[in-house]
Amino acid sequence: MIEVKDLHKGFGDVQVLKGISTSFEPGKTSLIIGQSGSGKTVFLKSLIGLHTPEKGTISFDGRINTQFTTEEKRQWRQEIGMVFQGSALFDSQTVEENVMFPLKMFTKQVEEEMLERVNFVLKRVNLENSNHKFPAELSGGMQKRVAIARAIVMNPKYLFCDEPNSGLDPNTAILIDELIQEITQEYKITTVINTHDMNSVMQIGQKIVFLKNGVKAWEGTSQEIFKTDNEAVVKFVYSSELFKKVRKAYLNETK
Ligand SMILES: Nc1ncnc2c1ncn2[C@@H]1O[C@H](COP(=O)(O)OP(=O)(O)OP(=O)(O)O)[C@@H](O)[C@H]1O
Repeated sequence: MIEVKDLHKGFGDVQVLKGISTSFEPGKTSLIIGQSGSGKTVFLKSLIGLHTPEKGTISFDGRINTQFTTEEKRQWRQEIGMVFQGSALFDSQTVEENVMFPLKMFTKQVEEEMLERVNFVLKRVNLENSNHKFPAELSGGMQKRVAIARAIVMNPKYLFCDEPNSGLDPNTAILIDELIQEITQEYKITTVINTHDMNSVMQIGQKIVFLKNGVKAWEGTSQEIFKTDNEAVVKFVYSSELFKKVRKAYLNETK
C-alpha cells in the first residue's frame, strides 16, 4: 500500500503539486490522468523518489521514503519496478541481457539462477524464444513486453509505468494493459500508471486519480467515472464523441 499525504512539490516560484492525498492498494491497477501540465509526471517522479517533496509524505507499507536510511533506501529501490515511456531498453543488449540487468545489478545470483528467472518472466509476458534478439528486431508491443519483464524480474512490490501505451496501436495497447493488470493481480503488486489513454481508463482503472493544476480534482473507479457529474472530469474524459457515446450507452444500460 502506498499512502500519499498532502504532497507539495514546486520548482522555484512555480508550485506544481498543491497538497495531494491519495492511496494505492496492492493487487490494483491505479491510473493517474489529467491534462498536459497537470503534474502527472512530477507526481510519478515524486513517488519513485526522483523529486523530494517540500511538504507532505509518501509511505510505502508504512515506511516514509524521505526517512529511509541508506540501507532501507537500497532495499526499497529493489522493490520498485519501472516501465518507462518508450520502453528504454538497452539497444546493444539482447532481450535476455536486458531482462537480466537488474538481477546482475542487485543480486548475487549465479548465471543459472538468473537465467531461470529471466526465462520465467519472459514466458509470463508471452515472449519465449526471443532471448537472443535485439530490441531493434522486435515490434513496439514486444519491446513493451520486454520492458515489463525487466520491471518484474526482481519480483517488485510496487510497479510504476509512465505512458505504457504510447506509440502502440489500439489492439496492442489493450493487450499491454491487460498484461499489466493480470501481473498486478497475480503478484499483488501496487501498480501506478501515468496515462493519456482513455481506453485504459475505461478498461483497467481500478482506481483513477484525476489531477487538475496540481490538485486531485477527482478519484474513483472506471465504473464511477461513467457516472460522475464532476464537470472537470466530464470535460476531460468525454471530450471525444466516441467516449461521449460510450458514456451515454453505459448510463442507459445501468438506469
Ligand atoms: N524540473 C522541473 N523544473 C521546473 N518545472 C518543472 C519541472 N518538471 C516539471 N515542471 C513543470 O511542472 C508542470 C507539470 O509538469 P508535468 O510534466 O508533471 O505534467 P504532465 O501532467 O506530466 O504533462 P504531460 O501529460 O504533458 O506529460 C509543468 O508546468 C512543468 O513545466
